[in-house]
Amino acid sequence: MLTKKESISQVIVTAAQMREIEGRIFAAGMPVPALMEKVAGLIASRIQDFSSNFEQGRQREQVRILPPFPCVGILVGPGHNGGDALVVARELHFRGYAVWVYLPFDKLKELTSQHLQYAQSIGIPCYGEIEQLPDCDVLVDGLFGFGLERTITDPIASVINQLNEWNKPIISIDLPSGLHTDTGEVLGTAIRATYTLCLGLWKQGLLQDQALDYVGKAELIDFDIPWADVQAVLEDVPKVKRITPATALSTLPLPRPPVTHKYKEGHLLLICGSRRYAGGAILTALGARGSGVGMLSIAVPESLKQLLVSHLPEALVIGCPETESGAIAQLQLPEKTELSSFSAIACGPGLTKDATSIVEEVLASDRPLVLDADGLNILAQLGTIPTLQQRPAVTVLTPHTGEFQRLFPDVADAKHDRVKAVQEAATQSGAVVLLKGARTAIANPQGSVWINPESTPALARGGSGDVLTGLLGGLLAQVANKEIPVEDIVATAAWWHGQAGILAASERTELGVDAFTLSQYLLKVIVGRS
Ligand SMILES: NC(=O)C1=CN([C@@H]2O[C@H](COP(=O)(O)OP(=O)(O)OC[C@H]3O[C@@H](n4cnc5c(N)ncnc54)[C@H](O)[C@@H]3O)[C@@H](O)[C@H]2O)[C@@H](O)CC1
Ligand SMILES: Nc1ncnc2c1ncn2[C@@H]1O[C@H](COP(=O)(O)OP(=O)(O)O)[C@@H](O)[C@H]1O
Ligand SMILES: [K+]
Repeated sequence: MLTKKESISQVIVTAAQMREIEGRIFAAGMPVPALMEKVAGLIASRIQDFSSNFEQGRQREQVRILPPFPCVGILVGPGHNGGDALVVARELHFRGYAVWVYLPFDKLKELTSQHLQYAQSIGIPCYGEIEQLPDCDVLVDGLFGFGLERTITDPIASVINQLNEWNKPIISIDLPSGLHTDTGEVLGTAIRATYTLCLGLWKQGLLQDQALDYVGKAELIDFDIPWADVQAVLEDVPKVKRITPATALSTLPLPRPPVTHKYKEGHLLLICGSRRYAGGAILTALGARGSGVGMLSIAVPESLKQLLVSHLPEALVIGCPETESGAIAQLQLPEKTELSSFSAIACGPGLTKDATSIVEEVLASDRPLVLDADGLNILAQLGTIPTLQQRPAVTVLTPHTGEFQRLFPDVADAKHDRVKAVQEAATQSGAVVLLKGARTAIANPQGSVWINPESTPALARGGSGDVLTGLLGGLLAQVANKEIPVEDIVATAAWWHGQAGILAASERTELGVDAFTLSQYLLKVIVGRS
């Protein structure tokens, strides 16, 4: 059972949904100015944290990015994002900070206008020209929040570009001004934030790959939105959720029942590798090993058998007849073994496109199936995506953006709105689709989406994806008979993989996370946490 705080931290909303949720709070009697005071007070305190020394006993992570009592430049827009910024200016002023306001708009929303008037009355200097702003230690960006509705043009666009060039730390309120709240697209230009303090609920745009260069480090400022209002607004729409440690850890097949045996803990069949791509098979198998799966069988071309045995002595390695090019020509399973004897199948890494008949065979099986890499390329060539709907078991497709575009050429650009793209692909194919990227997104055919909110560019390295395929296959095999939604298992695999990358990078730098090393860090992620 998740706490309310954990539930809130999972929710991802669009601008329209956020507006509706806020609307309910105001309709219930919460005065708009009171909420602005509350929210901006929390932001001011957080900014104070950034410039104060570590205080013992504080629960929150302390991030010292500023000198004590820095000079703060506050960028104020015409709407309530600007209103928040003015309240922050006032609070920091009273707490002893030197504060300057830059406000390049004549027409302001009423509440914002009132806060401006008061800020001026207490002696906070307010300027309309960026050149008038003195040299500040930090900028607070309250130009636009989720109310930005059109492309930013000059003169504001030039000002934003200029501010970015100053290379000062920038703390954005709600989201970096200029980003589309839902897609994360840059609308003309955008503030490059060092830190984004997202208000109330996570905005979808902050979790889209194209926004990441602008978002910096992001955190949620929880201002006690009633859970009933969130539920009321999101009730009938497919949910878009952030994967959190609590949800990921809760789907792990732990603890094991005391009385069990290896086949009860899942039997995964991996089908991978070719003479040309031998390493991919090893990495996939190491990912599967990391999942803790009870029994691992690996079908590879005959010429790779010894290699695999030497790396994974615990696995049952099946050497298969091979084509002239060194791909698997035919699945030659041991006697009395059929595809239906396995709990799950993962197929694809390193196969080459010559293994077409193998992919056809696994697609015709009745087992949960993960297709990756060449498995996906062959599926795209076969043109049989529509038949996935008829498979008696779940199919999981794990494309990167290039494979995604080959598989789903008619789905709108996967670079533009990855959430929408992965939703459409899953609905169209009837498969669970995992779209790889900096913020991997997973959708089920009903349109529900999980986004992995943390990862590391250390994973942008050949072979990382193979480790994920093995890990995912192994997890699927272990929970095949349990009533856990498949997309939840897929999300757990993505989270686990990303966390292993983060942990490895923290100990070895972003250059030290080769795929083999990554596989060795899987276990460290869960030790002591589950
Ligand atoms: N009610 C409150 O006090 C609360 C305020 N919040 C803050 O309010 C923000 C949303 O406020 P608003 O709805 O007022 O929206 P914004 O402050 O994000 O911006 C809307 C204003 O910008 C103008 N605008 C939009 N696009 C423009 C463009 N391209 N060029 C020039 N002007 C443009 C609009 O005409 C409008 O005046 C949130 O992001 C958050 O910061 C909430 O987070 C918390 C509750
Ligand atoms: N910039 C990044 N930030 C976080 N994760 C990334 C980044 N780039 C790639 N990854 C992750 O690394 C993995 C790469 O997989 P893939 O593209 O299939 O590579 P390969 O086929 O070489 O194994 C995916 O899980 C992806 O999400
Ligand atoms: K902002």
